[in-house]
Amino acid sequence: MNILEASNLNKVYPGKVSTQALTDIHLTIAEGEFVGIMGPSGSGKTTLLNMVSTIDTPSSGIVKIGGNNPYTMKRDELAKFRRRELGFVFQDFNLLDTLTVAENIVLPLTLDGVKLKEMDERLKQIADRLGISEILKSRTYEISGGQRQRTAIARAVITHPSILLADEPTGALDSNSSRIVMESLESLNEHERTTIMLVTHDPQAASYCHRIVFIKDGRLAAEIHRGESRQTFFQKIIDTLSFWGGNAHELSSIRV
Ligand SMILES: Nc1ncnc2c1ncn2[C@@H]1O[C@H](COP(=O)(O)OP(=O)(O)OP(=O)(O)O)[C@@H](O)[C@H]1O
Repeated sequence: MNILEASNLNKVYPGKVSTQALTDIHLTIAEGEFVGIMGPSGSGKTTLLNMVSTIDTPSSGIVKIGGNNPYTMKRDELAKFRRRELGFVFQDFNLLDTLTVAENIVLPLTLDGVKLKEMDERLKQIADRLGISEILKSRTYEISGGQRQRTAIARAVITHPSILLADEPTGALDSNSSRIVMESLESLNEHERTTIMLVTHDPQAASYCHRIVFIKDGRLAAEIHRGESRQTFFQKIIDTLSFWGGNAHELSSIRV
């Protein structure tokens, strides 16, 4: 089953000089897939993520998540849909400093009126999976960047969303913390079948994905799939990215 279906997606930012940020994007993500989006600065990655996350509206085209078109929903319905079906992770964690790690993680469940016992069960399960059980009582300023990001990931998935949307989740982390965060996402994908869409500049982080879609000038330009070895995939990502520094015609010679 496809969790995400985006078809004929176009986005034009109006202005004195209008910008065509996305052109005729077709992208599907199946249930349980872990998909990376890469491309040069300004290529349209965030715009695409914003269309999928319903933060911004496409100029034309259709986005369906779990078969539902969020752009036809009324405001209240859309707010509920986003809270239940979409999980968000950002570069800068967005945690509340006045709350403990545990309180941050269960926050979306308190908004939905979930019973205390079920909240505790879900909290324990997700904290175990992400390796943060020992820090549940800590405040967010007492823990490391990698632990903060894992807390943010736990909060994003505790509602069991249809898709987890991650925008540069390792952008503020050192390489060791990045690795731990990516291993956590990989573990969620493998063991909980969490569907993930990850926007990243970082080839090392991207190498944890199953498939990477490259965008250039607002168009889908290439797609590569991971085989058995993450190291080989990493090299394939570097090779693909290295073409992007050259002229557009060089892209046509990428065989992936
Ligand atoms: N709100 C906006 N108004 C006008 N133009 C915009 C807006 N947001 C993005 N753009 C333009 O749309 C294009 C795509 O931008 P976008 O932020 O999606 O790229 P990106 O690939 O995410 O870049 P980066 O890697 O630097 O974050 C760029 O030309 C950008 O200048």
